[in-house]
Amino acid sequence: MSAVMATYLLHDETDIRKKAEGIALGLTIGTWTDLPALEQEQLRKHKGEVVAIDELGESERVNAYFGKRLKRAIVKIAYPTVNFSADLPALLVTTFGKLSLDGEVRLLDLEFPDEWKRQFPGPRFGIDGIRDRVGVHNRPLLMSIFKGMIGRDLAYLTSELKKQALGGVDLVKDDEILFDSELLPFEKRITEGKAALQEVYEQTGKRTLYAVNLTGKTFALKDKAKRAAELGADVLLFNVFAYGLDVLQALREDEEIVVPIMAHPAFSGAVTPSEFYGVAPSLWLGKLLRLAGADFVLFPSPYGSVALEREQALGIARALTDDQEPFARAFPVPSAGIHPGLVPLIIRDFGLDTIVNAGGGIHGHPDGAIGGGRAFRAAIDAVLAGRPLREAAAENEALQKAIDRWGVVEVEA
Ligand SMILES: CSCCC(=O)C(=O)COP(=O)(O)O
Ligand SMILES: [Mg+2]
Repeated sequence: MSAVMATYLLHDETDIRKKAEGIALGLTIGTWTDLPALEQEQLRKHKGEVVAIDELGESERVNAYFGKRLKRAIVKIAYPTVNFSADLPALLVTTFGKLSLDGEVRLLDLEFPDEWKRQFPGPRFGIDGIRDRVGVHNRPLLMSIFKGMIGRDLAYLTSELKKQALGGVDLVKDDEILFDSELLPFEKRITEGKAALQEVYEQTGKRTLYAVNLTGKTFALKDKAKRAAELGADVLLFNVFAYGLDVLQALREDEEIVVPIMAHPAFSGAVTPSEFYGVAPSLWLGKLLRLAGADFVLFPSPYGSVALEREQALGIARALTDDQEPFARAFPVPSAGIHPGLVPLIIRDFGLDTIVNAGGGIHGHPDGAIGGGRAFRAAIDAVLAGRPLREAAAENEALQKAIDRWGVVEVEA
């Protein structure tokens, strides 16, 4: 029988097996033991099954009403795929719809049968396709985030874009809080942004891509994205969790929108952080975003201002790049609070197939965005050459200034 396997962490004061059986039946056929044998036979292939229960003992957590310590367990339940259509809303409602409201239960993972998974697109470009587009194959990519654009005009945007590109970054992305305005209309950001980047290319020979924020009402997104594709947009930034995973998938699957999609984690903090509730980051920001078709995924790094635990951040990156999956690999982009002194840690933890991404760490450089980009590129080169950043900084003024400003975290070779 083809089934999706869901893994949950349960905290409950009652019998965990009883609770698990209640979930498996409640989210599939409702009742079982009371059914006549004939009906049991007819419904057997639809019945959810508790496949494993791993009791973890009592938690520190106490029931709010009765003051009793809660039991903890990891529970695996198999849901027959015959019960739901092959789309993400149906998957989520089956495995964690009403259940997400039913006490202290956290969805840790979903495992899919191969033939079911193959009904999803995965990234159109993935790491290899993006590397081809930027023409960089031998190092982590460097991305800069536009900061301070609200209230500015196109002349300011293009001049800031050029500075970031002159610093040597591979990509520049809109900040996720930049929406269309009279001063900065979507289409003009694409066309004038492209022209500015073309000028830098002619001057330096370095290509930089621009990820424009695709925003607006859900049902207008596809037309807007098609227009972006016609205008030659390099990348679409997308606040996927404000819209829904299925909207991302719809954009990915449209053959008139052949543009890489960069998923931003805005709003995912409403779902992932609790130890007791919500969805594990490796599933929410990793496996499901890749399944739905994101080419890049931003997520909080373990080091910065809005940090995720290291193991959780690594779990997201593994889910995006695991080569056992039948999908292209998506680029992990650990973000927030990144500065050049963290590059050794980023490369140690995430390897070469990652994107070093910074806003304040680029624009806050004493020499501005040009200095910021140069400092990051020098830091990446130093790590790849096996050199400590402090040593490389002695020959690179931009890196030295960055280290003086933010410090450095060297790691063992
Ligand atoms: C929490 S991951 C997204 C990071 C982000 O959107 C951002 O603007 C980071 O900016 P920073 O100045 O911290 O590099
Ligand atoms: Mg941002």
